[in-house]
Amino acid sequence: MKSILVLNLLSNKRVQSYRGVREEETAPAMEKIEKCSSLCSPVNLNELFSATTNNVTCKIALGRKYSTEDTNKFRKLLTEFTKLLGAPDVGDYLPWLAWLSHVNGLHGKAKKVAKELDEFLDGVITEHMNRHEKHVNDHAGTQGEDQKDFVDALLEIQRENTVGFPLEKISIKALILDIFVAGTHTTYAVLQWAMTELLRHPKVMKKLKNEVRNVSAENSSISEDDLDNMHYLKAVIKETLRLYPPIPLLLPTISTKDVKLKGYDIIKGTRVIINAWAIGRDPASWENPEEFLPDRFLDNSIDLKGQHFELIPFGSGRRICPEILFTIAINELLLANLVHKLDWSLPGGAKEKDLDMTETVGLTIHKKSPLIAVANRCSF
Ligand code: HEM
Repeated sequence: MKSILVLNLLSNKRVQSYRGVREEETAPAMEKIEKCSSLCSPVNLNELFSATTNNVTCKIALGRKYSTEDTNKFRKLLTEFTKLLGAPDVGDYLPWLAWLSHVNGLHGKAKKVAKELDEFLDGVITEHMNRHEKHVNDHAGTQGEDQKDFVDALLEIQRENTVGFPLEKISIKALILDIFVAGTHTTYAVLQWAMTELLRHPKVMKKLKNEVRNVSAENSSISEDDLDNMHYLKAVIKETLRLYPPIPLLLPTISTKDVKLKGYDIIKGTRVIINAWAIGRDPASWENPEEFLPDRFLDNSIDLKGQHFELIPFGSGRRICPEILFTIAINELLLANLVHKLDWSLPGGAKEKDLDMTETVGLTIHKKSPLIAVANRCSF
């Protein structure tokens, strides 16, 4: 299944080809902010980040954006779904207490969300099948690679049985959902925490603004070409991922054989949970681990590719996230554009220390209260 995803949606070539989508979707986000700024009204950055990352994923996976009403409904369902994925089901640990999830409402909620997501995904698949049929009936030949989105690619695999096993409709739905759950909430969590920490640390914000403005002083917006030279921006994103790995407990794995690890015996079949959050804050690896200090990444070679075990927000080894480049590109592009021509402050004269840092619970961790900030066009 992972190889289907990687080959059809997430290959390096494909990720490059999504550059246009990333830049296209950054523009309306910036227009929205400019509008709020001209009306002197604060911006709900949660809403903006969530909508933008969702729109990018919709375009690359489903081929188009949906109406605001449909998108909002889908985003709400995804939020519920990720909350449920991270909710502890006591029966997983104490099987004799599994009945508890029937009475505490967990199963009922899961069933309702699953049904609604299923209906939405059914609609998406039917729409793609109808479009393909029309294409064939119009004798327009096969769709070009660049016209195909992820769902088209999956339906083609299903029709032509190119993976050596039948790809059932239910698997196609699971793969589409996988992309949204894996990609949207994680990506927007990084943006949300990065902006929160920048607002709490004016000196870091200033240093980042100086870098972005120096690299691209002449242009009206930042393009992906500009990002290569923004080393401090990359450090800000790494530091955000160190303190706030969007999936703090990574994904559970099960050992396939008996292993001895640092003196511990892990027997075959043990469910292993890796706490990337605690690893990122371990005083044995990090100086002042609780502090937001992007400069720590300026002269070291620690990267995010799973080779440095003190920083593994994307996991490591065979199961590492296949989409590091894609997600970093969206994060860098949006963050750089946010500080390129705009100065940010908290509404109503609130101070940095007033920011509520409470976290949500769930598979991905977000800031519980929305991040609201005021943007002012800078005067240079
Ligand atoms: C900041 C953003 C992201 C973070 C922190 C993140 C993190 C992770 C982690 C921790 C895993 C599991 C690794 C393991 O088991 O050790 C994972 C897997 C995965 N991620 Fe990401 N991810 C992000 C963005 C994305 C995006 C944007 C996509 C796709 C559009 C994506 C697609 C996937 C997929 C398909 C897998 C499953 C791989 C498998 O089946 O083994 N991720 N990700």
